[in-house]
Amino acid sequence: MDTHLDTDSRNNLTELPISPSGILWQNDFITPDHEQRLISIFQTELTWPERNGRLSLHYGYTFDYKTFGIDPDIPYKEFPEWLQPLIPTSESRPPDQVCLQYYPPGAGIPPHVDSHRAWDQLYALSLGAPVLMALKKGKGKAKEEQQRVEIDLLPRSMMKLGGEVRLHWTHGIAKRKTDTLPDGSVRIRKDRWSITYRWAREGECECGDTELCDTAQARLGTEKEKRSVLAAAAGAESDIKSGSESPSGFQAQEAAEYGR
Ligand SMILES: O=C(O)CCC(=O)C(=O)O
Ligand SMILES: [Fe+2]
Repeated sequence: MDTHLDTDSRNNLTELPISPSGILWQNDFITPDHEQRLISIFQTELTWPERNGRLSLHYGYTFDYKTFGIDPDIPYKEFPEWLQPLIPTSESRPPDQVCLQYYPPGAGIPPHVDSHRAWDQLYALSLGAPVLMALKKGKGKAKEEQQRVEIDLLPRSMMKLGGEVRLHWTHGIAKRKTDTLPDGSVRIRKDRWSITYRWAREGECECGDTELCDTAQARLGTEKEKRSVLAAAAGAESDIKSGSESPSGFQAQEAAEYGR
């Protein structure tokens, strides 16, 4: 495969001039040709889980959907050849965990904040069809205090979620077949892939956000031991119905869907 990307072309993020702050963005992280070659690898060379909805494959350390951190039982997997030229070079080291996800039309990912305890920096590369991502703040608050911003995840764009948006806003993709754009036009969802890169946190998160930070919740003693996720995994209807919140601030049903 032609992988002639120089280091600079992988380190060209600039902050979007919008609120929330902390969204760093790079259009055309790769060329359309390169994107097509990747999609063909995804479609013909990789073995995906056999089920409907969003599908995930992991490289480096494996993401543990019970703890939302690194799965200690699964050995490190080297990054495959196709992935190597897609690794951002803007951090001081390569990511510890990389997740390739396939979203068939209609699939989404529930609003969530990636675990503060486990992870520091987060990046996502979008491939295939565009999709709207919803950023939200203040879920537990009165309607007028809730904030919601949509960003269009364009194919071949690299996004870093840092600072305010990474720590204090959730991100998610609604499960639906179309997206309505700001100009009112309706865009039909098509196949999308994303590559999420996560850097393990060194030291503890000090953000203190007791609504979204699992470290802040643990210090307060309010962390509910990922109860909703465990309950959902065990199929415990009553716990699911009670809607107990997971530490990352989303509910049992959503947690079960995130953990796929
Ligand atoms: O698909 C994306 O762009 C984002 C995925 C995501 O938020 C995650 O895997 O935690
Ligand atoms: Fe995420």
